[in-house]
Amino acid sequence: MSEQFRAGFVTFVGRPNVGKSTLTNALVGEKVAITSSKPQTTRRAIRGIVHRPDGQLILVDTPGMHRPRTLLGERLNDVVQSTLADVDVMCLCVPANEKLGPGDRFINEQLDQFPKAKKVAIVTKVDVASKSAVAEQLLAVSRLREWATIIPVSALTGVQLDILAAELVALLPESEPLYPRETVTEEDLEARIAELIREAALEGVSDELPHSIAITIDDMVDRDDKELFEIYANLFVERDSQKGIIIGHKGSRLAEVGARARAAIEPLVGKQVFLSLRVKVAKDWQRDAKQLGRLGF
Ligand SMILES: Nc1nc2c(ncn2[C@@H]2O[C@H](COP(=O)(O)OP(=O)(O)OP(=O)(O)O)[C@@H](O)[C@H]2O)c(=O)[nH]1
Repeated sequence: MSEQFRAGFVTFVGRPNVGKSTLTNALVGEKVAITSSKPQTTRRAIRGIVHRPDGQLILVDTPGMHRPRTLLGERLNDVVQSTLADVDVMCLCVPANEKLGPGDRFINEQLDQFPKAKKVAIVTKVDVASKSAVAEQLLAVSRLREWATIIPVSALTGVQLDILAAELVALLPESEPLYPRETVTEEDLEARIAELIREAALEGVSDELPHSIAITIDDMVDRDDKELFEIYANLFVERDSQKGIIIGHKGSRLAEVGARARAAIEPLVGKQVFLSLRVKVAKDWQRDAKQLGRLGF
């Protein structure tokens, strides 16, 4: 009776403050939810991956969708369209303790633009509403459209989270796991980011300085106050001449390296990346044991 494994992309939409982030974190079970491999498909912000025996939920971000005010009167732009075009399940989150309003209806209507995605309604924060208020909200939500399912949850107390995950998996297509199973630690993330910066730096010049580059990360800051992930990194070369190659005419090449590295790192951390990249010369670092230690080898 081996059930088929299912995997796919799920997104939570809804007004600000309805509990999307809290729900994501509660489902994923880790604050920083990151994957260790590059997404195979389009670049999109992955908020986290829920690994279950029966399937894999890849929670993706929905740029713009949760800011109805900036979108009112406009159509969703092309970027948002293409980001969301192949999402398998879209979940509209509405809190149990607030009446449905124009913001909720607006976002609900946006979902019409994605006819292929299955639509799920999630009534959040049931811990702060009475049973009858929850029932009333479920009824109100059911009138918005034909939902694949409607599920009341509390991310705070964990009520119904397992049922939500199971129901979402059931709505996904049969598929092999799309991402490796392992959970990713901060150290793994740092190593992965250093590697991506190295790849970006070597692109186009790998013949000239194949093994002469080392990357160290001084600091990584996941800003709570901004949608920004800050990375402070050093790029070590062995000789002054190599420093020139990396930096390029008036810094043009270094700017390209930074842009390439950021583009590669952003899907990994699911946020916009600020990258400070300082080029330094560590003379003959490959031959110097003390230097090697400092460079993390
Ligand atoms: N009581 C209760 N509070 C919750 C629950 N989920 C989220 N909250 C609270 O609701 C507030 C908003 O939660 P977020 O997860 O940041 O909401 P969001 O929808 O991601 O908000 P934006 O990032 O602004 O779009 C926070 O203060 C949470 O602690 C819940 O299940 N129960």
